[in-house]
Amino acid sequence: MPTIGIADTTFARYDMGRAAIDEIQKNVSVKIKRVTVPGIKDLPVAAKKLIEEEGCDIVMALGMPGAKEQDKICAHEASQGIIMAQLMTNTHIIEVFVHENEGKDEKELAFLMDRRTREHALNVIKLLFKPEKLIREAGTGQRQGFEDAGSLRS
Ligand SMILES: Cc1nc2c(=O)[nH]c(=O)nc-2n(C[C@H](O)[C@H](O)[C@H](O)CO)c1C
Repeated sequence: MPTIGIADTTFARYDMGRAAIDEIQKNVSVKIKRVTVPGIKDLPVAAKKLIEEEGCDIVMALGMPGAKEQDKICAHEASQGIIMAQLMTNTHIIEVFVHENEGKDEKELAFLMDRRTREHALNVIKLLFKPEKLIREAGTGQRQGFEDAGSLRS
């Protein structure tokens, strides 16, 4: 049975880990290993450990960059670390970041954090079990959270 790793943060203002696990368990039978770290810059090593020490086949790295300039820099650094961890382990780490200022208010932010997490959890399931479904969605302008952008007409 495959193992999905879930790494999330205490900095985030919504329990993204719980949403991811709930969505995964609603759809497939897998083992889940969860770890929670303080902030997004701690996600790369957490994900790498889930892969190398806990045997995870894929990992979701869940976080909420804050709205300040230093948070945006922090998010860029965290993303680079996550990409590096993917290359070092040859394993997908699906980054799910929701910037605190993406929602117009707290209600919309909570909605977005929940939806984006759940939609990426479905992507993780497709990557693991049904990669051909992603091929069928190629070029369809999928977005996680708000409305899909849709395909361009030729
Ligand atoms: C500036 C900053 N911004 C964020 C953020 O927007 N989101 C987040 O999850 N964490 C932030 N952190 C904390 C760092 O990611 C990290 O937890 C600490 O630097 C300790 O390694 C920091 C330090």
